[in-house]
Amino acid sequence: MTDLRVGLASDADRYLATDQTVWFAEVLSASTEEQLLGLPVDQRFAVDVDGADPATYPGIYGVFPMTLAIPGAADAPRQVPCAGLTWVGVHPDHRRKGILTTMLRHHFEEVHAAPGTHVSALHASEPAIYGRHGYGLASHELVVTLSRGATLTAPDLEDAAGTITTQMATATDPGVPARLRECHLAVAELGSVVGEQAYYERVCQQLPENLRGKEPWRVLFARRDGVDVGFAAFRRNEKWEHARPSSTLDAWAVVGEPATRLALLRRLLDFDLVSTVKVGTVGADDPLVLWAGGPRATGGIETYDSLWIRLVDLPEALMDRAWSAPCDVVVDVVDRAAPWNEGRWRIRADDTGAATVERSEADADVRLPVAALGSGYLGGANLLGLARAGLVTEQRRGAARELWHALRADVTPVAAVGF
Ligand SMILES: CC(=O)SCCNC(=O)CCNC(=O)[C@H](O)C(C)(C)COP(=O)(O)OP(=O)(O)OC[C@H]1O[C@@H](n2cnc3c(N)ncnc32)[C@H](O)[C@@H]1OP(=O)(O)O
Repeated sequence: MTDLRVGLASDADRYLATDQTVWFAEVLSASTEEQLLGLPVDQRFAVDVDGADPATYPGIYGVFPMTLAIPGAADAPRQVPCAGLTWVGVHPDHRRKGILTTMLRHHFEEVHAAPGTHVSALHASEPAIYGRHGYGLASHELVVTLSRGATLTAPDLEDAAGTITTQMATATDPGVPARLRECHLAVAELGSVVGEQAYYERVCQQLPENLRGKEPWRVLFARRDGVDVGFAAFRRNEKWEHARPSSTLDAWAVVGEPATRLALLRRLLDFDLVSTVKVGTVGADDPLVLWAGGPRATGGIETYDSLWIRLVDLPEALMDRAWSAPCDVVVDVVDRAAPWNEGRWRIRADDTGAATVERSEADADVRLPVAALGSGYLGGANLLGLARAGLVTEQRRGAARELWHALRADVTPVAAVGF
């Protein structure tokens, strides 16, 4: 297609109508701007084509400005800006004509031009879509089911967990979005994404159709010395079976350092009238499974892909993060969607955790798709494993191992909240 035009979506109603056509969910009664809450006006993009239906765009996408916690010095994550790609949709009449490809190229060019933002990240609706566009799977999410009253054992955290009190609020209570954001930013662990204030306003928004027959979303704040140090967002689904209470409690995310999470989870496991607790956005190596006594001690664990990361400005993104070990490796990067990244780069990390990444004419040690560096960016996805799987080509023996030892983090990235 030659006449695709990508630019700001000037018509918010048309933008929303496109999303409704693509996702075929119930049409909500809230105003357009209420439904677009959190998506800045200058981050709503659309594709137009001559002769397209004026009520819908052929394609749309949006960006939540976010903060991503990446490996930092001394194991403390470093927070960097990140473009949170979202609201991607192509009208059914226009699919498989290259509109997504065009929109992503536009997105990469926008991020490339934005000073300070070097990575894009997303949650994928379907796992087959984004790898070909340079996104690599950087973290996993578990959904863990537990029975009410399940015992969580963590002897060395008892004292710290004992200093936490919990306080229940409703998501629409005044001030809750600001408290969520401030707390999330303060305790963000490796792999966390933290949105702007409007993102939390969106999370706390309770539209009538989403509430039908359901409890409003609640927030359990964890407090120590009068300060918020964590939170869990949850709601209970009322159910009775054989005259016995058998409600389920769904926790969207449990945020805080481990002792805080322990205190929050214990409270979630102790709600009256609830029989089953389902905790989402649990990291692949979250202590919850250890506290419960291992996978079979839970009521079940589901595993999903969490955050997909795309290095848009490869050298800047790689130099932003801290490195775990020295390395001197020339990578030959395949990146057709962001051609400024394509080719050979020499990555030299020293024992202080700093790295330089420069263009190189030297023979490549490792040839890889840019998505492999996105996967390894948080230090979670094993680059050596990717080489063993045939997804990365080692051209100097030992180079994939050297690069992986420098990229890896001591802790597995947490799962990222949905956006
Ligand atoms: C971050 C987010 O917002 S995730 C939400 C993504 N949106 C959705 O899932 C909504 C429903 N789906 C859609 O709107 C569309 O089908 C999209 C956005 C997934 C794809 O848009 P299209 O314009 O059809 O994609 P495009 O024509 O650019 O295809 C690019 C390539 O990806 C492939 N592809 C596209 N969608 C899929 C898919 N769902 N599964 C596997 N392959 C896919 C195409 O076959 C094509 O392959 P090719 O280059 O080998 O020919």
